[in-house]
Amino acid sequence: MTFIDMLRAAEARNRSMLCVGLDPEPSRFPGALQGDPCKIYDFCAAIVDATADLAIAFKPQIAYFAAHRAEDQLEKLMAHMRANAPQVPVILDAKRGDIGATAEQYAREAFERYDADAVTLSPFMGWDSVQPYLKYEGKGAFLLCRTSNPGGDDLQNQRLVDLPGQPRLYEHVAALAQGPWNLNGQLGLVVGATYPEEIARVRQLAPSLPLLIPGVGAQGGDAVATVKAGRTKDGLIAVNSSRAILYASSSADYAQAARREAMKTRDLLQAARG
Ligand SMILES: O=C(O)c1cc(=O)[nH]c(=O)n1[C@@H]1O[C@H](COP(=O)(O)O)[C@@H](O)[C@H]1O
Repeated sequence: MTFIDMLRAAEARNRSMLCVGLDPEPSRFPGALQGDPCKIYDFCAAIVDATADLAIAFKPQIAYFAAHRAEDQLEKLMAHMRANAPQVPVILDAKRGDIGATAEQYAREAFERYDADAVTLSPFMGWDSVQPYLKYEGKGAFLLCRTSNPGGDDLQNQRLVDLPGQPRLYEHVAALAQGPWNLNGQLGLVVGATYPEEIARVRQLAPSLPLLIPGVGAQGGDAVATVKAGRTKDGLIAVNSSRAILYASSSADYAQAARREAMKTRDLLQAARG
């Protein structure tokens, strides 16, 4: 089963377009876990168990593990997700981007060490920096396109005056990913929920690519506008929320509170489909 098949199956099974983001920050952990980086696995595994029937995908952010020397806990968490939520694909959020030889090592890290189903990539270094990931049959790769942060404007919104029609940089990335770069049919794009108009534009340029859409919840993105702009008959979306779910409660009931928040967001997204 390819990554995109897995996404489609998880969307149908869990009736969900919600991607649960796993960005564990020990200082925000509840009760007895508070401040303890050794509890990253325990915290995340409880969130996974509480939301596995509500999610189209999980998205662990690698920096939150690496910063605490907790890569071993990320490996354990990946194995936990495989064993306990095999129906939910895992997107490793690593935002890698480097020359081909180094990208081969990053691809190996994502797909062999961590056994992720997909990875996030920066396309800034061009085609040869993306290609090594495509050699892994069936694995997905989401290219940053129009990111959720205000500074995304600085480069992504600039026009490329040497190209016909003078597209903006993010439009060019979308066209490349839909067309010549998509050799294995497993590319997707990252577009922020904070910019629904740009989601609609990306959809025009990339009608069939899956979109990873972070920015609802803590960043205040518009969930309803996101679905209306991004979900089409052929185009899947995975709308990510991390902090709003993970830290819905700072007490011992955090996993139940995360479940309630995930269900609320899942239902809001589903209702917007009409
Ligand atoms: O690639 C990403 O996941 C990403 C792209 C983007 O444009 N904006 C963005 O916030 N993200 C990630 O999505 C998550 C958002 O977290 P919350 O704002 O807590 O929901 C973080 O892990 C970010 O690193």
